[in-house]
Amino acid sequence: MRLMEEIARQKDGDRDEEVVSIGGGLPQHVKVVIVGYALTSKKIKSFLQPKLEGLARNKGILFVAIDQSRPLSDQGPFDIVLHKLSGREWGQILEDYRKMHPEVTVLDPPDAIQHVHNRQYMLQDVADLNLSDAYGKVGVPRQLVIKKDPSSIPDAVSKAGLMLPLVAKPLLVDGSAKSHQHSLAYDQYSLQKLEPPLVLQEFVNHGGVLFKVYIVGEAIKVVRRFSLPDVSKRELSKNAGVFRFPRVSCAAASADDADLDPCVAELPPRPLLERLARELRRRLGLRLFNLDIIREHGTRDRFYVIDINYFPGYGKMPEYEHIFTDFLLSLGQSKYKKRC
Ligand SMILES: O=P(O)(O)O[C@@H]1[C@@H](OP(=O)(O)O)[C@H](OP(=O)(O)O)[C@H](O)[C@H](OP(=O)(O)O)[C@H]1OP(=O)(O)O
Ligand SMILES: Nc1ncnc2c1ncn2[C@@H]1O[C@H](COP(=O)(O)OP(=O)(O)O)[C@@H](O)[C@H]1O
Ligand SMILES: [Mg+2]
Ligand SMILES: [Mg+2]
Repeated sequence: MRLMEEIARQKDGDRDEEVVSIGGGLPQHVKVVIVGYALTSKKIKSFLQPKLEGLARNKGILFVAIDQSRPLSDQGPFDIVLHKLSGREWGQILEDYRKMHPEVTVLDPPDAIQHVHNRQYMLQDVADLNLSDAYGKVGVPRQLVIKKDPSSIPDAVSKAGLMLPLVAKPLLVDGSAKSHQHSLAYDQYSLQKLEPPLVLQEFVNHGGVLFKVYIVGEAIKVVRRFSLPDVSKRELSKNAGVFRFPRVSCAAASADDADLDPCVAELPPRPLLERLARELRRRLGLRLFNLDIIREHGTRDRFYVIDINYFPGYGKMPEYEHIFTDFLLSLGQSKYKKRC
């Protein structure tokens, strides 16, 4: 704590060549990057692990908890603000802070985050991008938004020409467990049992494996996770009803070491992901997010983005400590460059 206070005090003066003693070792000449964070206790536990904090300290990055009971401008000064908290009030506090402190990098802007918290808009940029090149094609499943009146759903579904089965997802992603409670609907009449507001999305067979594409600034990391199994035509014709399904693609369902059909397991081509990530970073205005991507079963290069998450569970991303600290440093450095 002393170290933080000392650095924060020094930040008022010229801090381009601060002398800090790290881990009790010899003083090193480093440019210290102060990262204020406002995260839930769950996120602090999964993200701010001792290994990350230790590595960060060695690279001259300090994480400082933001005290939500005090004005943000009275704290710091910060170089970077890292946040994931829900609520309009907090979003407004950050917006005001961003206006007053353009020199601080707020990761990420609240309005850009809000955009991916609504499944009606979340995938729009992927659809607009309509990415197709020699490495493959990336689209989004067809979907329909139902705001109210569940009795209107069967008609709305047939008018829109959506094919069964359908995945029903709560419209808003607000950090609650409820916003991840989805259902799989085998027949359109049972959809009346669902509670709007929701999104109905065509289920795409993908061999039971999905790819989590983590993005941290310019860096990309892909892992495999188990997902819902395919639904055959036979199964579809034999079953009716809507079935709730729990979170299938959590970390416990890592499929990286499983013995999988190579056609299903093969990661999406790197150049395709790089193009997709670059475009989405720009269009979404986000630097910290992940994409859930599936490959249509039976194809080699037909991909669908089904979900985008802001500041996901990076603690489960291999080598996240190095990737994240390098990213924070690069932000700090580009700021110094701008100043010179
Ligand atoms: O809890 P975790 O570590 O599984 O992380 C969740 C993410 O899991 P993932 O990293 O994709 O495996 C999770 O991703 P999915 O939606 O499950 O694909 C969300 O990002 C979730 O945040 P929120 O509830 O949508 O605000 C994330 O929850 P928070 O940690 O941000 O609360
Ligand atoms: N259109 C779809 N086709 C096939 N499977 C899907 C589709 N949408 C979602 N899923 C499955 O449901 C899971 C949860 O859906 P997702 O959109 O990722 O919501 P969440 O934000 O709760 O993670 C996915 O990880 C995947 O296993
Ligand atoms: Mg998901
Ligand atoms: Mg999600």
